[in-house]
Amino acid sequence: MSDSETAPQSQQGIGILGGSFDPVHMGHLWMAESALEQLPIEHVHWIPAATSPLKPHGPVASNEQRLQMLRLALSGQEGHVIDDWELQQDGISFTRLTLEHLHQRFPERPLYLIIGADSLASFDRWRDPERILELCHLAVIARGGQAPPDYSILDSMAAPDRLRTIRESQISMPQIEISSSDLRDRVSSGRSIRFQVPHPVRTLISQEKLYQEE
Ligand SMILES: Nc1ncnc2c1ncn2[C@@H]1O[C@H](COP(=O)(O)OP(=O)(O)OP(=O)(O)O)[C@@H](O)[C@H]1O
Ligand SMILES: O=C(O)c1ccc[n+]([C@@H]2O[C@H](COP(=O)([O-])O)[C@@H](O)[C@H]2O)c1
Repeated sequence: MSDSETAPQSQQGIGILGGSFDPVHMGHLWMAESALEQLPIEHVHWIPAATSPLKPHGPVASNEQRLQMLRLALSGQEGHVIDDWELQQDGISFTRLTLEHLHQRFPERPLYLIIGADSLASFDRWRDPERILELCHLAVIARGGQAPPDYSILDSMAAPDRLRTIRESQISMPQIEISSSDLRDRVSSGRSIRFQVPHPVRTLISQEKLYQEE
């Protein structure tokens, strides 16, 4: 059973934070908490991808290790739910399929897809972006070290009123320049990742000797 099956039911919105989480870091945690605070949602569903479509080489850590890091980061934190649906499907994780699944499961509840500015910048390369915009509200977060969100990429994909709502749904948060790829580099070159990931996640990375090879 996925952790999300224990989530209470209501008509409130559901936030969706998909990612490789290889590893989960403080940037992810701040974005999910900011979304919970600013969007009309009851939970954030954290959905680790089996293989993200634009990262076909796949994650470095195993599915079980990435799930375990999420559990260590989120254990006991109200409002944050881990949903392993994409891991159970395996293969390439297309967000449209995940949203169709959540829409079937929670037909009355608005879905809010939470993404960073770098994900918005690649949105025209996602599969079925127009359908994604029909299935959910998009909520974008600026990202440290990246250009500010450029919504013009969506111009041909949805009606102007829909695009206006997406711009207005931008989540504000102090920009955090942490990325999983930089953390993997840091581990492989013996530098510190302290305070950039939750302490138990850092312990697991060290115990399992994760990310030590380039
Ligand atoms: N520091 C951050 N600030 C804002 N958004 C972020 C941040 N880190 C990740 N995100 C967003 O979280 C989502 C999942 O990110 P992902 O798990 O791929 O982590 P990542 O740090 O981008 O990984 P990598 O460096 O390996 O590409 C994406 O939409 C990404 O834009
Ligand atoms: O559906 C797509 O085509 C698609 C393309 C790129 C990324 N995504 C999703 O966006 C989330 C973040 O992806 P990434 O590559 O930054 O780890 C993750 O849930 C991916 O499955 C989805």
